[in-house]
Amino acid sequence: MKTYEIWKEFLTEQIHLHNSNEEIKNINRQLLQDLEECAALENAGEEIYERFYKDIEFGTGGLRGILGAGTNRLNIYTVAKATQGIADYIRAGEYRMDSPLRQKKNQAGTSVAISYDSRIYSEVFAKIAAQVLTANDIDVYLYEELMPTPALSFAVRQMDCSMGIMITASHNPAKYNGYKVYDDSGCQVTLTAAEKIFRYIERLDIFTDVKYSGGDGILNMLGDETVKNYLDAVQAESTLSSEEERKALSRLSVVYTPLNGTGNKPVRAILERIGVTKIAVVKEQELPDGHFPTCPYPNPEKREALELGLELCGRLAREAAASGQTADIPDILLATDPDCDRVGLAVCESSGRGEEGRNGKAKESRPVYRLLSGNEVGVLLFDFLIKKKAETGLKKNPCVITTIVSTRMTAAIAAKHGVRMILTLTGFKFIGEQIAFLENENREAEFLFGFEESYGYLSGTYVRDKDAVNGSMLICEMAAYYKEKGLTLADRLEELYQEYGYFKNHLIDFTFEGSKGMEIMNQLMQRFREELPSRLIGRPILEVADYQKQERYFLNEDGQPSGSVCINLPKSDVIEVVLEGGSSFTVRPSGTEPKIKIYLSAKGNTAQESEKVIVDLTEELTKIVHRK
Ligand SMILES: O=P(O)(O)OC[C@H]1O[C@H](O)[C@H](O)[C@@H](O)[C@@H]1O
Repeated sequence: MKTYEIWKEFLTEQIHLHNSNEEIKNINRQLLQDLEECAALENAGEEIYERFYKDIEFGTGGLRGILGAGTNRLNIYTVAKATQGIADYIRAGEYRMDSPLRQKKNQAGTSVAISYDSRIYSEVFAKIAAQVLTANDIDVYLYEELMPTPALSFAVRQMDCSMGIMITASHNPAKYNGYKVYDDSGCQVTLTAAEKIFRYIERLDIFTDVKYSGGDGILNMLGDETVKNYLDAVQAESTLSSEEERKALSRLSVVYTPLNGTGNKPVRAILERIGVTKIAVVKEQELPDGHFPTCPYPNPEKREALELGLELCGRLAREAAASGQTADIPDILLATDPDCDRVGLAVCESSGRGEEGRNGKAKESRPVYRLLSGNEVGVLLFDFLIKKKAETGLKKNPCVITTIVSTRMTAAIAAKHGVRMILTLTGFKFIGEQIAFLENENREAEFLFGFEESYGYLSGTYVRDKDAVNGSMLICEMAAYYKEKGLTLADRLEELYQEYGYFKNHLIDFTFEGSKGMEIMNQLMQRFREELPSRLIGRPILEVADYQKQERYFLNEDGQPSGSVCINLPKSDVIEVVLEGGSSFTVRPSGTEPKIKIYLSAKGNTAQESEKVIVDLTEELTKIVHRK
């Protein structure tokens, strides 16, 4: 309650300051109003507690929180305080010690690149961050307009910056915003750096310890040239090797939605560059809008996010069929999230063009679009890149990097083609970090592909975070390549399943908001650690990996321990359970949303067999979660 009063007093003072600008005054008015409204609520005590019981924390993707007044909320003050912490961390030279790069950059001074997405207050937060940094004698490179997360990673590398900041809450709902922090390799800071930065931030007083003016830092704007360089770097990863392949792209029909985020310009630009000419954009979701009016949860993992895109596909397909222009029926739908690091995909399974399907039967006449999961797109792209880059000799000693919660099918494909596989904890930052380790050994050219199940893909080392501009380009090239062979991406996926087995994955998640939610999630993790039955879906549990203890335990069929091995990854609150037959599930609290996530994985000889395991596991695990 005390902190609440201090905030109210401070905000009131700020509103009456003579020299502050109108925009900031207005923001202060809104924050004050927010606090007053909160005090008028029936559950005021609880609301106020939620806002002030802790400082907003660093999770999987930096700071992420609900917009509003309070220390546990995202607002100009929590952003400024975080930035002051980062400035102190930089000025103490810590960023050099924590850099994953062995060959330290020889920078003349210190500098930070900043970008922001279309979210509410993103631009304001970016400017505040720039102001605090320059006040602390740190130069800033700020994009002139909103730009995707991968473009920020690119700017850090291109401008030789000490660090980077991206203002975004990625795919979270509109009420959220966030703050991703990058190291000098262009990768999101990993555990040690994140912890240290948090300590630098924690010791500051939010109102008295932040510098807003008086420093020598220079504010530089990043414009067309940097954007062009970024797009050149993306395009350098194109798989096109002949004029025919380029022509094939002009025959591909694409529907695209940037979901009111940052993707609109760069994704369209890259598709145009590689030769995609038939591209229809979902009008309602074309322009940046942080309220996401047609899509409250702009996450391409969710079907609702693709709904308008699917509607447009259906409409264009019907119009094309009716006018006899069946070549214009959309082949694929792409959807990028607000900061354009994730891309979702739906493919036309049966186009209504009246052609025969692969099995010789005539395809349905109504166009049907199928949503592919992040794992499915990941294995398709991995297989495609092997074909285009590894098998052609363009990539020597290739390596793929993926995470412990992503599909096990990657291992099967990698083994068959002699591709080295590196497994990391959840989060693309760990994939980016591995690329830096390759770079330290002058082996970054070996990096073929990195992906995670949460719709993140990257080929190329020009950035160190997932890149939906790169992903969109590769998906189009792959779709056009198979289209010329008479296959849809769904057909190609089926071929892969037939070759490697039906690996099916499914994610179930359970939301628990606020401080109480945190407690429940801790209890649930405890339950999965200590109270699992010896059998699930009628199969004995044969392995339990506790990543917090960095140990994998083996059990015999009677549930008795039969040995263990160490897990060679940093500690993490993750439990993985493997059943007889190889099906498994992994439980962890999300680091970006108030959720427990359970990743299910099954491998069967037929799609039905795997799907049954997924359905049965979903049912049993849901019961365990809901058990009182
Ligand atoms: O499961 P979470 O901790 O919420 O993280 C899910 C994903 O969130 C963001 O998109 C990160 O950039 C990813 O690297 C991460 O995998």
